[in-house]
Amino acid sequence: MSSLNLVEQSKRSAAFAAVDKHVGPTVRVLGVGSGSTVVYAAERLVELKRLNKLHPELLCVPTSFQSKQLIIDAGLRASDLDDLPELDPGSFASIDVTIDGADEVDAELNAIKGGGGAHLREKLVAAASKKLVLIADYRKDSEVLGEKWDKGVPVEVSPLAWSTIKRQLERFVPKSRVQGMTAEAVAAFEYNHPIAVLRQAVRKAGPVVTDNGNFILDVSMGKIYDPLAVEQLLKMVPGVIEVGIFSNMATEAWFGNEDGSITCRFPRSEMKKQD
Ligand SMILES: O=C[C@H](O)[C@H](O)[C@H](O)COP(=O)(O)O
Repeated sequence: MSSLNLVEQSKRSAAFAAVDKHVGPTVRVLGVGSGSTVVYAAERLVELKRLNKLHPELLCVPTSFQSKQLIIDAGLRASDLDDLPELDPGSFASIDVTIDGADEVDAELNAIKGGGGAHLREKLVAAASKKLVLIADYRKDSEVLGEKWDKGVPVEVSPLAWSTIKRQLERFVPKSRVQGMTAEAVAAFEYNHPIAVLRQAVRKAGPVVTDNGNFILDVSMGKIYDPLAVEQLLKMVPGVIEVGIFSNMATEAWFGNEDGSITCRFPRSEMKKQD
């Protein structure tokens, strides 16, 4: 019997299934996400490499310091986002597929990411990928963002003015105070008064400093009914570098379930189109 607990086992099953489906000998460039679930994806890549089932010149694009170490420890080749050519002429994409974790995933596969502070590079890599495949355990499978993840939306901000940005995020966003806010945006999230908390480091006094030298504000706003509107709203605040809402980016999500089974989900609207 496995020594892993249920949650870890479900992360591992989801990661293995997603890697097996998406990373074969024809995949030349792979985006490697960050976090504890991606560790299992790296474990599977090591196994596939041993079995000669990977492209002989596979390039892996890291999304954080941690992710780069995973790639190196797996004996794979790390590459920079800027070193990659376009995959197909005229296409924006330079990465075949990216496999990444998530803090919460809704019915449309919009996601909250950045629980580990890596969302800036993760979003850059996701935006350069043909496919973004999310892997997660059952605790992160939601109908609406904010239903299960209660630590707020991670927002990477410039340390130059973090407290001003914090006040703006708390005051700018409140529905009643935003002039010209559309009815759709007013209905985009639950709380009237979001709260932004500067993320503190553990075993070091002071704030978390990201791989990019910035701070993180975790912005709690309850349930997020319109992720795209909220993402855009937060991003408008000067000094906000990246928002941990990934709207309309993921193409597929794999969840390990409590009973040991695995669920693969696609955006609900895509499923309806195929009906
Ligand atoms: O910043 C961290 C990343 O967005 C992670 O992918 C996300 O927090 C999920 O991490 P974990 O797999 O550890 O739950």
